[in-house]
Amino acid sequence: MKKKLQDLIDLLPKAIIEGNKEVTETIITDLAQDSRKITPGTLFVCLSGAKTDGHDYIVQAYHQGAVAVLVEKDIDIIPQGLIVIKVANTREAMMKIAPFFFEFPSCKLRMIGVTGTNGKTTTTYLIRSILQQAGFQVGVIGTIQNSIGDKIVPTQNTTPDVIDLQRLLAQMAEANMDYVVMEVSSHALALNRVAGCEFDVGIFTNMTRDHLDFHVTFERYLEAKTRLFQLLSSTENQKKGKTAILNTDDKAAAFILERTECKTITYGIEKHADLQAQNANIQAKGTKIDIAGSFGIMPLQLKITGLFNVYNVLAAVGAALAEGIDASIIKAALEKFQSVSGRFELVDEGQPFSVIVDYAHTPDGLENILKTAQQIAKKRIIVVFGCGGDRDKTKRPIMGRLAVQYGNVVIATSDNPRTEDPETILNEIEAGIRELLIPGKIYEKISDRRQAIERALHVAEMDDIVIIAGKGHENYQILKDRTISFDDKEVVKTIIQEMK
Ligand SMILES: CC(=O)N[C@H]1[C@@H](OP(=O)(O)OP(=O)(O)OC[C@H]2O[C@@H](n3ccc(=O)[nH]c3=O)[C@H](O)[C@@H]2O)O[C@H](CO)[C@@H](O)[C@@H]1O[C@H](C)C(=O)N[C@@H](C)C(=O)N[C@H](CCC(=O)O)C(=O)O
Ligand SMILES: Nc1ncnc2c1ncn2[C@@H]1O[C@H](COP(=O)(O)OP(=O)(O)OP(=O)(O)O)[C@@H](O)[C@H]1O
Ligand SMILES: N[C@H](CCC[C@H](N)C(=O)O)C(=O)O
Ligand SMILES: [Mg+2]
Repeated sequence: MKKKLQDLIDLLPKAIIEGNKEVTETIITDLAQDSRKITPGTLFVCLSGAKTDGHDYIVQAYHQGAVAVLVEKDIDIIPQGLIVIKVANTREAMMKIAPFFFEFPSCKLRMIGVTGTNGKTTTTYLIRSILQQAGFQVGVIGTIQNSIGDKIVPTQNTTPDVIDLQRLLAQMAEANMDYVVMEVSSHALALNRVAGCEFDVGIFTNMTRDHLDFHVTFERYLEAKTRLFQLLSSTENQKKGKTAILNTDDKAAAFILERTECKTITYGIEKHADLQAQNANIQAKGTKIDIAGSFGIMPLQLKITGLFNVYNVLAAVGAALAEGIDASIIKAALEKFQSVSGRFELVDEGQPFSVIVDYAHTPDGLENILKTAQQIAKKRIIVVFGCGGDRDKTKRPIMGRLAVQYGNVVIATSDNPRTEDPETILNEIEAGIRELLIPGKIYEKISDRRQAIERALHVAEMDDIVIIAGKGHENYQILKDRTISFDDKEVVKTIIQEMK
């Protein structure tokens, strides 16, 4: 991709040019907001971040080949030959130039965005499997990784920031993807990372407590999630046939519905909805349900389990119907669907008890998987879990209470402590555990996650279920001063082999 710098500046009417003013002949070959990702010919966008300031990296960017920088602050010393473009707000300027630079890739793709506290990753994978079954090429953007057909593109955030997102979408369009199924996190909506994305379908999964460290209040968290549906129905989004798919069993859906002006498909289990699951039968190795909709009744024998996954399946069916996919194709894809890495994933090394690794890192996620475990349990439930550091602290005691409410044995341990003291996090979890710790329940606190898992596996007896929650697919653990390799599933496998 190449653009004349002048064409980018023309999008920013109040921009002031400083330093080298020979803009007319300058060609920009890439955009970056991270000095570490600069290649010769790049326009470097300086963002004032929460941790550091992009303006501090101008010299580094220049040495790596940046030909121009976009700033919102005064620059004392301008490296020779560097073009400096000053605007009032670099983030807003970036939102205008990135979609233009990458030639509005979202307009060349059918875009399905999924937002909600839980279930985004699972829902995107379900939708991908249906679209692929229907013969489409599909790109996925989300927590575990991004993918362009079979090609894997590693990711840092669930939803990448504006420039990386537009570049990725352009690569997907270039690779002839028909669809992009994308997780849209509340951070992304609040920070407008999806500026310039024109969605065809927006999905709301659910809304429970999380990320209050970032959004501060539940209302602001809800407003962020609602933004996806405002973007979807906005007149600036010129796509035809846009649909919002909403879980109306969730209270927040009414708020979103009021602010959505396109076609909607509602789904749920409890309340009457356009798509309604009935007769759910939760089994250890799958779920049987009937889905009632405009097509009549679709009986499904799924390989994934848990009532929470029934919601994810309903959301995926809604998206597929909105895109005109035949009910028989939807059924075939869903019945084949195996699992998502680290989502209620069974680890079977031939041991006489079940081990499930799951990414539940919110109170609602934890309660859902523990309820599911209770529905399929023959004997005890052993829970190993922790809470991430530098993240919403209010969820810690709540998750402690839930673990001891549903679990027979609770082993509290570290998740990703990040910059926090692991013991402090554990004490906050323990406050909740102590509230419901009745005789007969066993509680231990082991901050080393490997030792905690080892303990759980040694305590487990025939037909018990061991749930290891919080880190799912993650293959690392973020400690104060370093990130180490750590994969719950691999750790389980190694320990069970050692035990044999
Ligand atoms: C709170 C938040 O979202 N922060 C994001 C934000 O960081 P920031 O504003 O603190 O940026 P900063 O680190 O201060 O840096 C400022 C600027 O200097 C630049 N820089 C920095 C260092 C350097 O050497 N050179 C350089 O140019 C940075 O690229 C940036 O442009 O901008 C960064 C660059 O785009 C993001 O990577 C970073 O996400 C961090 C890693 C993060 O952990 N975010 C989480 C909370 C998040 O976004 N999570 C959601 C999922 C949540 C969920 O639903 O589960 C997600 O979408 O991933
Ligand atoms: N529909 C749902 N409702 C409630 N809990 C769910 C639902 N789907 C999944 N979960 C729980 O939440 C965990 C995370 O699921 P998933 O990765 O699909 O959600 P996510 O929204 O992508 O999460 P993240 O915000 O971390 O990316 C699962 O491991 C499971 O414990
Ligand atoms: N996307 C979520 C993931 C949390 C996963 C958990 N393992 C943790 O580190 O807290 C976040 O960044 O808050
Ligand atoms: Mg996700």
